Amino acid sequence: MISVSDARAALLALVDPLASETVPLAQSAGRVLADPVSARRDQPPFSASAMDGYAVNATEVELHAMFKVIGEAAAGHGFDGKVGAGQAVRIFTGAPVPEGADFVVIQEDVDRKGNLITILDEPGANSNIRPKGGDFAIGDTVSAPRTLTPADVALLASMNIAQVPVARRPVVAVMSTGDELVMPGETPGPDQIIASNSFGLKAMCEAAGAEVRMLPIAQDTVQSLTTAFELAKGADLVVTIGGASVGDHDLVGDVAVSLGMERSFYKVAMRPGKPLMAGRMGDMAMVGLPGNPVSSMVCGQIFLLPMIRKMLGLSAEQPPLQSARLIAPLAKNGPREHYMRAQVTADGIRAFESQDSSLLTVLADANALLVRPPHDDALEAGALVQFLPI
Ligand SMILES: Nc1nc2c(c(=O)[nH]1)N[C@H]1C(S)=C(S)[C@@H](COP(=O)(O)OP(=O)(O)OC[C@H]3O[C@@H](n4cnc5c(N)ncnc54)[C@H](O)[C@@H]3O)O[C@H]1N2
Ligand code: MOO
Repeated sequence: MISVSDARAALLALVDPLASETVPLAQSAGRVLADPVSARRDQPPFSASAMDGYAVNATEVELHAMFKVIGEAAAGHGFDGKVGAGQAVRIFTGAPVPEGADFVVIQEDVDRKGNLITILDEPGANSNIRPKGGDFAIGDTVSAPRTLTPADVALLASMNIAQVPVARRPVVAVMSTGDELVMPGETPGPDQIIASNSFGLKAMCEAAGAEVRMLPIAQDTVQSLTTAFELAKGADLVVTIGGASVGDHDLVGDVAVSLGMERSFYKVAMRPGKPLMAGRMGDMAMVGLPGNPVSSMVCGQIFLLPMIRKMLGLSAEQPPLQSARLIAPLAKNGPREHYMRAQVTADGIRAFESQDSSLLTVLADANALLVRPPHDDALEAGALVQFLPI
């Protein structure tokens, strides 16, 4: 059995960053920017008014000063002429500030009679002008890699980037295995249950930026597993669920090896998740997850997500663990690193009473995995422990 950190390193060695592709801006949200992109223009491209009011020369601005309005500048329609002494141009938010003006008196501070305005309120020191290039200048870059947020997409649009270079989404083929499984919506036989792990893992991998192909459920036979592996071809990563342990019907490892899988490791000193296996199958990485629902989801979190991040060109480092104080004591830990389902609140952290790896209700209520090192001593309430938010 290898340690969790050795397993993670071995898994990361099975995948490489993928090539990039170009997508239309409108489809770029959530994708990983593959290369830095540079602004194609200044924003604003001209000195622009930040307010509705009157553009004048700043040296003439004082209480009771009067100006003659000689024209209008609106957003999209600037004023062609020049603002001279004693003159003002009616201006609206977003309009280019005309030549000769360097101050906008907001209209609330002005009394207008015909073409004459008088400043009646103290206009203050703010010129109400956004300088050319004040947001960004031509050539300014958005750094990569980064997962594009809605704000990033707006910024790229403003920079006039219509096509965006992004990392190709890793294709993950997910295969549930086991004669006991049927799909949600089907009618299970008396000895059957509903496949759940594949759906949880699909959601998890997609949220991390992967494209998931759900394979048909494979029966516990060499023939059925072989067919399912055939269907996985072309994926970057094939993930099997179940059939990983030592029972007579746990055939996944043997079938994968017979199909050419070069095994990287089998079994990790981790709870849940001990019977994890991994290797390479031709162009694909292969990860065999244990079937217990919580085991497969915890392994997905700890192992699949870093692999997906590496393929996307992102940092595959596990985010640093956080610390919290125990609300209730914990018994001594065994020889495996334990990822206990737990709930963190303002009062501290509490591990759930039952840590059975079949309990999806407990996982759904958890917002943290409390991480305990192998052989950790029993801990009193108040002890500081580490956790991973989920
Ligand atoms: N003698 C031993 N028995 C077991 C050991 C061991 O070391 N010695 N390890 C246990 C541990 S730990 C785990 S974890 C499980 C993992 O076994 P498998 O990967 O072979 O998983 P299965 O036996 O196929 O399934 C276990 C459990 O999970 C259910 N399952 C499987 N796939 C799905 C799915 N897609 N959706 C929902 N539920 C699923 C399955 O019905 C079983 O109940 O082995 C222990 N045994
Ligand atoms: O390691 Mo198993 O994954 O405890 O349930």
